[in-house]
Amino acid sequence: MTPDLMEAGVEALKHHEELVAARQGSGGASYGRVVTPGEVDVTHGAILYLDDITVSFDGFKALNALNLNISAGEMRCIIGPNGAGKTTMMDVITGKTRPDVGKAFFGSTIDLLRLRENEIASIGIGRKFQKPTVFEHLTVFENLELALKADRGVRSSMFFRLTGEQLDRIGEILTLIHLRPSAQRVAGLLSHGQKQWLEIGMLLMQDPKLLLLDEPVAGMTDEETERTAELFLSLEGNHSLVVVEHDMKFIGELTQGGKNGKKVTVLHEGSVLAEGTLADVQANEKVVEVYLGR
Ligand SMILES: Nc1ncnc2c1ncn2[C@@H]1O[C@H](COP(=O)(O)OP(=O)(O)OP(=O)(O)O)[C@@H](O)[C@H]1O
Repeated sequence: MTPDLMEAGVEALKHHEELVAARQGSGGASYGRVVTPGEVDVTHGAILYLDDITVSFDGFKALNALNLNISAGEMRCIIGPNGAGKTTMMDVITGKTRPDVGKAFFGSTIDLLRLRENEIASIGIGRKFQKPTVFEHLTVFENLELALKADRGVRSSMFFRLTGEQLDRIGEILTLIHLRPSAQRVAGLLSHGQKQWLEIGMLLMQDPKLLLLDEPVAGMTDEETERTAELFLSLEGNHSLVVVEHDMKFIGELTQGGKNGKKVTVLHEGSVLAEGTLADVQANEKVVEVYLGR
């Protein structure tokens, strides 16, 4: 989460609530029911539904009739060659880029194409960009505290009552991201991998239902990469994760070698080229030709 998104979160949420209220008041049918922050309807099993999404840049189709379904609690790895459309797909989900055509739903009721970028961040979709964006001059603890305070306006009446719980939550996140011993360290002094974990921790403070992670282990040491895999595996189930990565060893760790039925999606030229277990896609000749064999 970037600082500007965090700061704009409260304002965006207010706007979103007004939007929902206005639509209900006018009998609008855009939402099937009241959508409260952090709540997403996954009764049909899907947390994310992209249907026939096309994005063109000057006639070039960065996404070409892309379909993608992610189940609640699922960890989905997305691979594909440079220019396949992975970043553009994340941009569509987070409202940064609008598709020419297609549908994008968060759960079964929230039409992402009707929401602004800040609103999407507020309703439970967290995005981690490749480069860490932590507050370098603040301590690890203060960074997490700040991420929590982005929520303060929303629950201002509850804030002080919940301070003890919030402190516990910060403690839990510190343990989860392996930074408890570094809580009072200035973030600028952390290693690259630790900064990535801190940013993931900041996202987790907002308890997102869906986490989009763009090349999270790029530049990490082997040990940091393994610990990141452990972290993601511990989040699976409570959160849905979409992980874009080129590091096949890491994908192997996340999918436990493809032996547990977890799906990997291969994007190529803006569409899904193949989808299946890691073993399936590694054995797919088309995938080997355009990506893995290179
Ligand atoms: N704003 C833009 N204007 C024009 N073309 C763009 C724009 N954004 C992306 N593209 C093009 O769309 C295609 C898909 O780009 P995208 O960044 O989504 O791919 P990617 O799979 O994320 O690649 P990488 O693995 O290199 O990050 C590329 O050919 C890229 O040059």
